[in-house]
Amino acid sequence: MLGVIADDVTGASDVALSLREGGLRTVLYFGVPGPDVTPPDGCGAVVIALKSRMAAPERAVASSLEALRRLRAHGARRVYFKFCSTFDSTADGNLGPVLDALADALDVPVVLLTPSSPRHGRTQYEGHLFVNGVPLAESPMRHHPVTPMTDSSLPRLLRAQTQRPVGLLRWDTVRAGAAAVRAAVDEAATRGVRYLLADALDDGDLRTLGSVAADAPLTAGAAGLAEGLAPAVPAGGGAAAYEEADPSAVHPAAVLCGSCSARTLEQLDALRAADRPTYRLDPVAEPDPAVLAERALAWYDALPTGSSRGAPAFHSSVPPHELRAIQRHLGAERAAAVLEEATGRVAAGLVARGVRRVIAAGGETSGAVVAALGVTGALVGRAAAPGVPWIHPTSGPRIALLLKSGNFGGPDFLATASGPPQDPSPHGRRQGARP
Ligand SMILES: Nc1ncnc2c1ncn2[C@@H]1O[C@H](COP(=O)(O)OP(=O)(O)OP(=O)(O)O)[C@@H](O)[C@H]1O
Ligand SMILES: O=C(O)[C@@H](O)C(=O)CO
Repeated sequence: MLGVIADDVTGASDVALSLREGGLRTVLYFGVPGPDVTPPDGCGAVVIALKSRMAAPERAVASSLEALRRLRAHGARRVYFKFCSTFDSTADGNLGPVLDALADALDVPVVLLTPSSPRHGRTQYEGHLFVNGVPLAESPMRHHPVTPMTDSSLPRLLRAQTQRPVGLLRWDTVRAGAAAVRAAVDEAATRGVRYLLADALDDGDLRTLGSVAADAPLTAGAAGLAEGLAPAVPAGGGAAAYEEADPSAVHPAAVLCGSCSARTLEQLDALRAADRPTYRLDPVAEPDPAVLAERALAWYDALPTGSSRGAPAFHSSVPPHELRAIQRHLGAERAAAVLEEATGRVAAGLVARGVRRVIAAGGETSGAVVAALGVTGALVGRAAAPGVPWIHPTSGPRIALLLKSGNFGGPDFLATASGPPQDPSPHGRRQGARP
């Protein structure tokens, strides 16, 4: 069995979809499951979603090691550490500290890793990360609220976070095939290189890397390398579709956005253009998360009966200049904490009012939503967009969930995923609610 530790919730659903599509029966846990929780029979992959990306490094390390112990107890002999395809982290961590801890615990001499995920437009070449062909530091990621990425060189980014030697596996070696990659990994081990960042431009490169990493106790990267690894994992019940009713037929729906990524802002614009009811969560106007959430829910309760404007959206997403002003006012951490708590409370309030399809945008935001809803485990359903599967909780409320990475989905994604237009009135809500 392949055990996966994901550093955020949307990343976990992204990698779970890749593994499912790679032919592995995959189960997803939010947080480290208790010792009494056993993965279903025939499971080829277990994904544990942590909320460690933005945590203090020591907390990120502790939760990753706890997840590792649980995966090992379930018989995982191969472990994959899933981080963001845009390498979201700061010079203080958490990628370096978590990788160090996992590699030390598993006593791994060389870890092969790459954020390359061509299906999401991420490629690594000469150690530089490109987002849709643009260097990372020139992409919208340079404006990220918590982990602004202002360097595109992966060796430099990783060296700032670890004392262990970092090496580069160049694309011509990857293209030369598995034997050349194996030789390069062996050679890196003799030179004492701990982390080998592998260039990869397409799925073929990732399959080559996956075939070499198949027996390694630890590999790391985004969803791309996990998918390259999946065919090389012998366990699992083969291609295992989770049969599901059409989640877009589940009503009523609501959208919760905390991502400030360029793509999410575009998706919100599309919701406004479609005249969907939208509510802004403003932490400066009201920094008490409980009051902020109460007001948002009062707005929802007051939506006019008989309106056919469709599912409402709650958001704190703002463009970079507004974000900077808010962060100057409240501090970046406090603003994020207020908004995450408020968004979680809104999610719980909506579900208590009968909402049965919840669409969340942003990894931290989605983490707050699943925690507030008490969802601890889930099956991975069909893809709503590349990297964004429908999630069917096996604990907590009976709802269909979409946890969208900030940058994922086309411009109409939120409108489509929360459509078709529905009656958001209390009357419509009662009619649509499932028991
Ligand atoms: N208006 C705002 N002011 C300050 N912080 C905000 C604001 N809106 C959102 N945030 C915070 O910014 C962070 C956005 O991170 P989140 O992981 O949710 O989105 P993302 O990074 O775009 O998504 P992903 O990690 O899936 O790529 C959250 O912590 C959120 O609370
Ligand atoms: O790799 C990605 O870009 C996503 O799965 C992610 O981690 C978003 O938070």
